[in-house]
Amino acid sequence: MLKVIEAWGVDHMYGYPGGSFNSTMNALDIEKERMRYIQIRHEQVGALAAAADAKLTGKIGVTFGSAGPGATNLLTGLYDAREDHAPVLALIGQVPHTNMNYNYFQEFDENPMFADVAAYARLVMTPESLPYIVDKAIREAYKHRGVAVVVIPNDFGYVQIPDELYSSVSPTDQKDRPLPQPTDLEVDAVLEMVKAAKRPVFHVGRGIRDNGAKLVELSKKLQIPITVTGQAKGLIPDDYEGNLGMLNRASSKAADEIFAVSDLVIAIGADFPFANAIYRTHPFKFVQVDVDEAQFGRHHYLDKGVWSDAGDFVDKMLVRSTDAEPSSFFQAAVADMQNWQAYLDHLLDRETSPLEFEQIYREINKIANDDAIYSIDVGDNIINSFRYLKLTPKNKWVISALFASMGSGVPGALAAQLSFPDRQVFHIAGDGAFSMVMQDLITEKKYDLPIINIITSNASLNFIKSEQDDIPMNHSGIFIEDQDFAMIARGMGVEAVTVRASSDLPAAFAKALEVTQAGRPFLIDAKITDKRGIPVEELELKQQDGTWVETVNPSYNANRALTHISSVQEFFAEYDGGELKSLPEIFAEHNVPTDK
Ligand SMILES: CC(=O)OP(=O)(O)O
Repeated sequence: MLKVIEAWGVDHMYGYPGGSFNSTMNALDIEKERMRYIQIRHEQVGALAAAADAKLTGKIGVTFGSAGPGATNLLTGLYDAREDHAPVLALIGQVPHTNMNYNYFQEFDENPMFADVAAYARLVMTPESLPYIVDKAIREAYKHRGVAVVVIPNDFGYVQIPDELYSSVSPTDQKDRPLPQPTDLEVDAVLEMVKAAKRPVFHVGRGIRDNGAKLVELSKKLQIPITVTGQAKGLIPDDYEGNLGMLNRASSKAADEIFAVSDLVIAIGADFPFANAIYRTHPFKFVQVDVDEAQFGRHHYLDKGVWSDAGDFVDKMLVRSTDAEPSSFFQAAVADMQNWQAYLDHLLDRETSPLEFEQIYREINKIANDDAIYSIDVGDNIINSFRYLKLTPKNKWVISALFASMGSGVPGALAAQLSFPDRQVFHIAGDGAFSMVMQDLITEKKYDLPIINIITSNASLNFIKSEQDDIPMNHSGIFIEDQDFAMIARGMGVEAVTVRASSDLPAAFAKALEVTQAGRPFLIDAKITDKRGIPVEELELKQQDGTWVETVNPSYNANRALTHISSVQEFFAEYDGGELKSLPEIFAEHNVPTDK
């Protein structure tokens, strides 16, 4: 079985031993020169790390757990893999087959539990079939870009079977999966819709893969601004003027505003989890380009569906289109983004004591190598990283995007550093998320993984606090005890500092560089305030008497006893955004026609 897994190019797997997995532990010891066993301290971390391996490399990640709790602990990570379409193989221990179905210690019928999360889940019935079943499981995980589970009765791992390498080579292994192609007719129809539109916008997902440069060319050629889903962050260079960034809560002001006034949205390879809330409330025409024919119509009713690979669609659009006239709408979108970027830069440039979160990003951007990898845990750090991390297609980053599992940051960083040992790895997590997996800081130490861990610690589940503010309701259950994470790290043998003011950051990051360049992990416990970043999703744009009017969502005021916000200018000022301009102002400056 291990030789089959090795033949698929896997060189490490994550897990924690248990009695029912000892035969495979024995095999791992025999194979230790070729297969590195990474001893994590909780199976959830192993499963999340395997998922992160797959997200970062495109290759299958492998994890294991023993029978009973070892198996159930894997589930969160396996769901994370399924939701983010990451191929993962989970090996599950089972009691010896002679004890199965007797309610033996730690025994339970494991397959039903995995039936939902796994595209393929099998109990091995004979020792001889084990290599084949594992090979088949890997094929199924790749085919479905999901989870495959193989349950192995412990005694089978001690049986001698013929010592012949199970052949993993098949005609499909070296080929890319054929992808659906757009037709000339489909592309011409989309180009007609673009011509008829006044305010077209691209919404692009990770389906664009490495075709970001081509999309930039198309955006310039057709004068269409680009908005992206979270997972496409970095695939289009952040410094392209027409890249407005993300929609919704994690968004830039420009992306939310421009999307809100669009009359044609062309979604390309975009699996947008908030579509039902965000898309459906806007009355635009909608083109969806997707490789998955089952996704059409999920986001919005379709004016045009194009079953196609994203890159091939962009290629054909480039070939069959002519240059559009310079567009005042496009220029206004660019100006809106520049105004937003200037606001972010202004916040980055301040010095703060007590520390606020922006200055941490300023320091990261300063010391990060241009091919650094980021593992970002769930919470405010996702919004802040999307807004403040400067990324290019050379960088890599990993999050628990759709399952949004708190505690994915440490496992993501382990995966990043193990899969890319020569690259700089940052791990950014809130205190709530980190404390769910912090035992595995010791795994960074055990394997000398030089990860820069940054814990943004404010004794608050701040992402949820903002949600409670917006509902509105009293704060409930969101304040957590402050902890001395630097001391905890030192207790695990990881060097660490605590930072309380922005003036402490340069020295802390210099120390982080010194320690990690010497091959050891480092932790910065950054005690930040519970300040909220500007919630631009509270802005609303409406057509009124032939012009655009921008207001703040009335429910924004509901939880405020004293400071009622009555205008967008007051709203901007509340977040130190005195220089921010409303979209109607920017439209006026660029003479954007206001008619529908
Ligand atoms: C989930 C959550 O609220 O995390 P954070 O405090 O890091 O925003």
